[in-house]
Amino acid sequence: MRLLGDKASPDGTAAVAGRDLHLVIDGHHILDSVDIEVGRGEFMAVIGPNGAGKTSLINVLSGAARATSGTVSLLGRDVTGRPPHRRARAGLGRTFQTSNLLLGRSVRENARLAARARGSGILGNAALVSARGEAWDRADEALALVGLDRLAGRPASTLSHGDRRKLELATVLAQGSEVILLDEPMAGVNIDDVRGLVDLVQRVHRTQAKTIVMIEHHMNVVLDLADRIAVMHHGALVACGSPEEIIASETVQNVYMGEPL
Ligand SMILES: Nc1ncnc2c1ncn2[C@@H]1O[C@H](COP(=O)(O)OP(=O)(O)OP(=O)(O)O)[C@@H](O)[C@H]1O
Repeated sequence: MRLLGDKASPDGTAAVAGRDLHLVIDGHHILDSVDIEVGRGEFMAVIGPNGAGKTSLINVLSGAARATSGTVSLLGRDVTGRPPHRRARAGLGRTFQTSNLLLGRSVRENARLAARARGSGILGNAALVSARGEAWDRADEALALVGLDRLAGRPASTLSHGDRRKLELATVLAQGSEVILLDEPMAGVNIDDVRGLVDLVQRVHRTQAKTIVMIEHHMNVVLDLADRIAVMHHGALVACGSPEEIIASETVQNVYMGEPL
């Protein structure tokens, strides 16, 4: 199994990496010795059958779940013991399978709150005003990038499902995250809107120089976007390689038991 991406940075530090990750809950091995390393600027898709452990892996990488053992590093720093908000400050953003938008707040407020969440420690008044201005600029830029600037004043609750997914992406961009974990960003999106969302994620990856790790069930989406694909099964990472390698892999065919990928 190949672990290191061609796009690992010249100094050898990965954007995000998990080493020998185990997650055991009530005696169940949810993650079983997972090694994963995503190079800077790389687009990694994580696939696998329902219950394979994909979200659990993202949870451990983002800090939402604490690994039973193993380590997590982010942009060259060990963040294993750090809670999610400190990993966010260190440059890691994520979206959730179930939206965590503040539906009663406007589109703009959602982006601005996310932009300020990254925080800058203890600041004086002048620095606070300047930091707030920068955060608001980042929020406006993120909304423009995902095409929601014209809807900025509307309550998030009035957005279509596809636009809510775009706003979730904008909140992560507004945080200025270098590494973005996306948990099924196309889930529940109308088939007509999927193409636009795929194009948007691709644009974000290419123009913003982000590292993206994306859980996704739609194989056509994965093949369109991913530099590499990691395949999970029963809590283990059973294959990792280029789309061509994964499609040709007998191990992967066995995981899906003959179902078309
Ligand atoms: N907090 C928890 N307590 C107990 N079991 C859990 C917990 N979190 C996850 N699991 C179990 O771990 C396994 C992996 O779950 P996980 O959500 O990571 O899988 P997944 O690959 O993301 O699945 P899906 O594609 O259906 O979202 C499942 O059997 C799930 O029931």
